[in-house]
Amino acid sequence: MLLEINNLYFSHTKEKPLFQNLNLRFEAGRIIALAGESGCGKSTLLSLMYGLLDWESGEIIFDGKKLFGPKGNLVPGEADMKFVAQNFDLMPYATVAENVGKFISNINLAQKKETVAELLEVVGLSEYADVLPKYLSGGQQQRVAIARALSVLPKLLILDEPFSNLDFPRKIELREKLFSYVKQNNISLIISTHELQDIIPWLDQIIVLQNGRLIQNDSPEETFRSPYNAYVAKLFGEVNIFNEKEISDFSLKKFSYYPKEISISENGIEAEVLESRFAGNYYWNKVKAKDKEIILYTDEKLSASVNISFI
Ligand SMILES: Nc1ncnc2c1ncn2[C@@H]1O[C@H](COP(=O)(O)OP(=O)(O)OP(=O)(O)O)[C@@H](O)[C@H]1O
Repeated sequence: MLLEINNLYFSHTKEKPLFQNLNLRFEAGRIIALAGESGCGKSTLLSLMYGLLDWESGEIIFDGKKLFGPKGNLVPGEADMKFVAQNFDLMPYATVAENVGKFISNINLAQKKETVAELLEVVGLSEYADVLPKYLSGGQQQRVAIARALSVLPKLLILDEPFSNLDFPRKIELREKLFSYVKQNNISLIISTHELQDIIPWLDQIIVLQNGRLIQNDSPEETFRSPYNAYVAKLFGEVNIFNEKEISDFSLKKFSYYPKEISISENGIEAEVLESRFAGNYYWNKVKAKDKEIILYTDEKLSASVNISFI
């Protein structure tokens, strides 16, 4: 086991306990998302794993070694573990390339140059090698910090919301290069995120926190198909949630249906079309059936009334 969290108790303030008896296991060689809405405790948990905070009781074991917070270990982190938080801690007077090469030995300078160039390529910053960090955007600075963390080939890399500062095309580019790089180099990756949609294809495991509680720990497919509750279902994007009465009225098999899981079919339930809007790859529709407003995506624009069925 790469990382184990056993019976962990932690709170920032006495009035508001955050983790109460948290237990988690992380296997090596996986890409794991730590997911949950803002404030659920993701950043705090990552900081605890990296030894930036002292916990009240319980234990964190990394690669067979018991870890300590700042009181027991003055220099946070382990040689084999790197953490890129939401503040990036770059050297302001060193170029992007010098920042990335900070932890790489100078014994073989040609090799070092090559590694830095490769890492800048992974994070899509090759053309910024000679620029100072202050001229970069927040998202670019974060990518410099990610490249620097990758340079030591840690056993475990922990990234706090690595995609939140990026526009969509850059997010698409970074996720593919970063995830392939960590897999090729056998680096285990834990990333915190408040939305899963764009990274699902690369994930091996999804851990969901709600108010400091672990509520689901499954494969992406299992989490998507059988979300523990509406909160988990919403992490995958737009979703229709049905209460008990509605489940019975519509004779449903589950409480949540994504818009793609509802289709137009002749034998379905009659529904009035309230809105039908062009949304790029699909039409976004709001229909009303048995007094319930339902969102579904279709290939064609809808009008008047339709019959819908739940897949
Ligand atoms: N230094 C602190 N002192 C007191 N409370 C804090 C502190 N840091 C975080 N909290 C509280 O602890 C809870 C968890 O915060 P945390 O930052 O871990 O959540 P998060 O899921 O990472 O959120 P985000 O996605 O917004 O970063 C929140 O209720 C937050 O207000």
